[in-house]
Amino acid sequence: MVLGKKYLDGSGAEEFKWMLDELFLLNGVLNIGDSIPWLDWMDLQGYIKRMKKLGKMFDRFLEHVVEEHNQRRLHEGNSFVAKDMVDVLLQIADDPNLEVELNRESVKAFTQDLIAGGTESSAVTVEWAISELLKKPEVIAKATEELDRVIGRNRWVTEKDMPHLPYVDAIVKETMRLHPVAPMLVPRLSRDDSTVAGYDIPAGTRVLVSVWSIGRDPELWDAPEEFQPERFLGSRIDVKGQDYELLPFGSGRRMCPGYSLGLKVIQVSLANLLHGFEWKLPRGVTKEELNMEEIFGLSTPRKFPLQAVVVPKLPAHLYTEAA
Ligand code: HEM
Repeated sequence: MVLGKKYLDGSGAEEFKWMLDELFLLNGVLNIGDSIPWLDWMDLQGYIKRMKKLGKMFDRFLEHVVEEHNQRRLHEGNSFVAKDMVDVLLQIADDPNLEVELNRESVKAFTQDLIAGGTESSAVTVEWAISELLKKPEVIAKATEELDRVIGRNRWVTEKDMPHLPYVDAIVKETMRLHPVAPMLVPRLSRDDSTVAGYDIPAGTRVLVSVWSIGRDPELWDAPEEFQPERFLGSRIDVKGQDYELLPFGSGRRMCPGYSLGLKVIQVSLANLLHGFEWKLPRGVTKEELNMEEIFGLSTPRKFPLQAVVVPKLPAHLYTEAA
């Protein structure tokens, strides 16, 4: 959707995955020099050096992307039709009457935002969902019952089916409660002096909202550490930024602009992974042994990638058609 084609295969894809992981990690770390400015020049943790290296790598990739897109526009002249987000951004950048100018750097920055926001987030959430389910076979059984009843075993799940799959929807919400992709949201700066829950917050304070802690707060949730999708069945709580107990996409003006797309991608991918395959842990690993440690950065992926065994359970032709 963003770039219009697959830019990276093989080792390039590995490197790109590394770049995204590094981007998320470095965006979430606490850099000592930010809090104690006179120590900044020493770059004690080495984060600034890593960020500069990463910035150069991303820029090389994005320059290549923008260049290719510009070439197509030049080549196709008046018959050019925008096919992807980079095309659209470059077209907008051409407009001389924009209130806020969009230059090449901004196009590259937006593109990086869209790639980062649109890939890691959904993948991390689906990986956590499957991890939680592998620890709770009874939840997989309930989801399977719902999918068999509503979809049947002769087709894949589509976006239109989602309103009829409340249990799968509850699994997604429960996963986002325990494993919000952005545990501290994006930092805010308070505009005015204010008081929140008895704490004075002067104007200009950098404010972090820990949705990770809110999602596990025993005052808000019964058995907060337990993975229980049932808590969302018949509940009014949603992920759209209105219910402050559950804010996986943030809230307000800077809420995730991709939430509707991201939510659909997660719901439909998870539903199909559960519908199309039986899921098991590798031989010799018990559900109690499955490691659930997370890396705490701008996002919270699994510390150790999930390893699982899948067995297809739908008619064989559906898999070849899907491919
Ligand atoms: C699937 C799951 C996704 C999750 C859980 C997620 C989560 C978030 C969160 C928590 C924020 C910060 C909101 C705040 O601080 O209030 C955010 C911002 C953002 N997201 Fe997402 N996101 C997802 C998908 C996407 C997709 C698909 C895109 C784009 C295609 C996207 C693009 C962005 C952008 C550009 C921002 C920055 C917005 C700003 O600062 O104004 N996200 N996202």
